[in-house]
Amino acid sequence: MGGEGKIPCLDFSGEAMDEESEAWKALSSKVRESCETHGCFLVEYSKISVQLSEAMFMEMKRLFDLPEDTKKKHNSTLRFNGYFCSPFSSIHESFGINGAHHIQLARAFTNLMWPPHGNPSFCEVLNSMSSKMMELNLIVLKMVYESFGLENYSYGLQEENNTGNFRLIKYKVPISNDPTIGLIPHTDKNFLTILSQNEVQGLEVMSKEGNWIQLSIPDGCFMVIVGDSLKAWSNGRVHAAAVVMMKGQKERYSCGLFLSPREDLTIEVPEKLVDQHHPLLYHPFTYSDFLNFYTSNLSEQALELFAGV
Ligand SMILES: O=C(O)CCC(=O)C(=O)O
Ligand SMILES: [Fe+2]
Repeated sequence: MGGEGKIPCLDFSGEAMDEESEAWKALSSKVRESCETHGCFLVEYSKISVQLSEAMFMEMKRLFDLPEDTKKKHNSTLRFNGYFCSPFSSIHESFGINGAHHIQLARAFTNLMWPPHGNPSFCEVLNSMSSKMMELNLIVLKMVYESFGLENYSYGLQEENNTGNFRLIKYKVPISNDPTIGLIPHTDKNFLTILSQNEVQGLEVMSKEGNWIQLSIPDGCFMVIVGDSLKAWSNGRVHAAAVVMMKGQKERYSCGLFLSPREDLTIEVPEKLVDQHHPLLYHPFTYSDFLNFYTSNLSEQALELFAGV
């Protein structure tokens, strides 16, 4: 199964969650090392309980079982905020919800899906899961900054400079010989993504050497994936891992919090990360221009083509 064991699983609990502690510093170094070597890692995070995860996947099933016309009501002009059936895969459908970590936005979504009174239990689970995943994303990002010697650095950490897009995904069981895969190979374009899945595996990640590694994510663990925006910010020090989801024999549900720069935020390499051994690799760009470029050419070399020096 080539290399799976090499993707580290880091424990985000106890003393290591105290920003002043040595354990925090030690964990930050491991985070950086994993981001540099693999572009991803697994996390144990006790603040998201098994009960919450189980409730999330149970509620998700109810959501995807709603009539197509109801699901389609969740649409908007905001990027990634809507109900999507992938043009690349007949077994993939998803909801993207911006700001579900804010209770009023979680409620607006559930009121739309379950009119007129909403769905309080779904709303609570959605809001709680996205808030905790948002919190974990911000911890990881802070650790990455600190591990590069940028203490008190707040870029993209403040609410007004980022967007939390919570994504709920269902992969149906393919009809017999359906050749489709679940999700095409891609790197995420945002800063960081944190994913959780039901017990069904299928996710593969590309190693830096270019080999696909089948992941076996233990129950209760979360997957952290570095996106192109963080790779660009870091002057290519961290790696953005490509993932692919193959078709499976069982229905798979996953959900994730995509921590993204605000669309007009400029992604620019800090001076500290440029020196004689690390020449500047990327010109500054806005996240919005990068996404426009990516959606118009869909190349997996988008970052290099768009912003490469
Ligand atoms: O289904 C998953 O676990 C991965 C989803 C993913 O990579 C994405 O939506 O960008
Ligand atoms: Fe992804």
